[in-house]
Amino acid sequence: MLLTQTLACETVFAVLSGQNLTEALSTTWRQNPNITPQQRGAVQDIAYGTLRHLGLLEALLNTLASKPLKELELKVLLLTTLYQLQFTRAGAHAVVDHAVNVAAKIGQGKGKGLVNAVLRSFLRQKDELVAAAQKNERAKFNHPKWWMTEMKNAYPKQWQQILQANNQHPPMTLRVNRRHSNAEQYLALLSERGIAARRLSDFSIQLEKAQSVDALPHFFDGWVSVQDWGAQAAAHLLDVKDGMRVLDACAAPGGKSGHLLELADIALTAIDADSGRLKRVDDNLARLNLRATVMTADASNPAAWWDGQQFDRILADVPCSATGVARRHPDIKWLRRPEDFAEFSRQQEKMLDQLWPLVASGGKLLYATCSVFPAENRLSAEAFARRHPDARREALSSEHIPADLIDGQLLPNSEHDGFFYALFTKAI
Ligand SMILES: C[S@@+](CC[C@H](N)C(=O)[O-])C[C@H]1O[C@@H](n2cnc3c(N)ncnc32)[C@H](O)[C@@H]1O
Repeated sequence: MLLTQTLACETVFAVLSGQNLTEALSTTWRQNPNITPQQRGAVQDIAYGTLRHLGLLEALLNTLASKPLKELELKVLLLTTLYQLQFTRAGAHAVVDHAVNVAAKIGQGKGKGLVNAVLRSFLRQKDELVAAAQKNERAKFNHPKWWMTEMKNAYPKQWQQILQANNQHPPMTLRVNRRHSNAEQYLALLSERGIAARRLSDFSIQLEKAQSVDALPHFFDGWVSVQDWGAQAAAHLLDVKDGMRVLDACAAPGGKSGHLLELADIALTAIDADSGRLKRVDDNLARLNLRATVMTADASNPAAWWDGQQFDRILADVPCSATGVARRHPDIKWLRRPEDFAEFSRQQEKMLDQLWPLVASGGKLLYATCSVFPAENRLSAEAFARRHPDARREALSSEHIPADLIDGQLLPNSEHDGFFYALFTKAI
């Protein structure tokens, strides 16, 4: 337990100093190659959990400490320990003793008494303190104030549901490869292995509990892929047919490239600006036994790589704020800044404008984000339509996608993450 608590502290410290959680965890794993899978799981749980509930934990700490803590290390130690005391079954006394021992090593041990006092005081009046803290919206919903204000303005009826969904553990969803089976047949295979799951659509299954992919029948033969149901909508909406030329303009790690290739025999070009991430497209397609032309390229500069032949379909799954998948990356809630949105919109606008000439007459471009902020989604799509009179925005429909897709926006809930889609057809 000592090691896992220490590593979790280091990871959360890195995030609160500005690093994203995925990178912070990679550093932790690289520097500690000998930890067991159980220890890894425990570090992940504390790091994710602390960031998921950071608003509440900070409010508790503010009440318990008589003055704001200057040492970030000490603050992180208390936040991660409060997380364990409030949300896990770890033995309270062992957790507190360890925190006090760690405090002895921070800043010449000056905070040791404070850590001891704060944690024991929390244990004495836990329920009252949590109830009082939750009167504050930041603590109750665990999001920064500016994010909550945006959600209230954009979704006056659903904002609470969105924020609450962001604080849940994400569902694990499978996309069934229709070249091998369908949801019903694959559910039978899961059931034989004692894995509880339910059907979301003809080719989509939600597992009751997250599983290692090693446990999934025929996973390594490409029968299923792990992909959120909301993300699965992209390939269905693009409506690819045999023989089409298709561009996946922001392809890595290849979730949607694989899906497009499962749906029809297409000539797919999959590009991404990040060559490291692009390697994962190759790995994914190899597992699915599917082929594409995969290359490192900048979607906002086709002049550097395009051969001049237009595409029937383009998927522009652009870089975005990822605010629709905050429950998978709880660090996003605390690392994003309101000013980031203007930069994402500018980048997306440039990419869409540069890609549009590559669409053949009568062809389609799907603009996709995993964001719930209208600045990137609805407003960007409307601005794109105004700039391109030859682009007709299509109604979105498919029997395979979540029924709550409204005006292109999916809000996160127990079945899927938050996504936005806008489909444009080029005039003939
Ligand atoms: C949302 S992710 C794509 C996810 C992918 N479509 C999937 O389903 O697995 C966005 C991707 O855009 C890539 N990207 C960012 N800027 C780019 C650019 N200028 N040209 C091409 N790809 C870019 C990022 O490297 C990242 O992999």
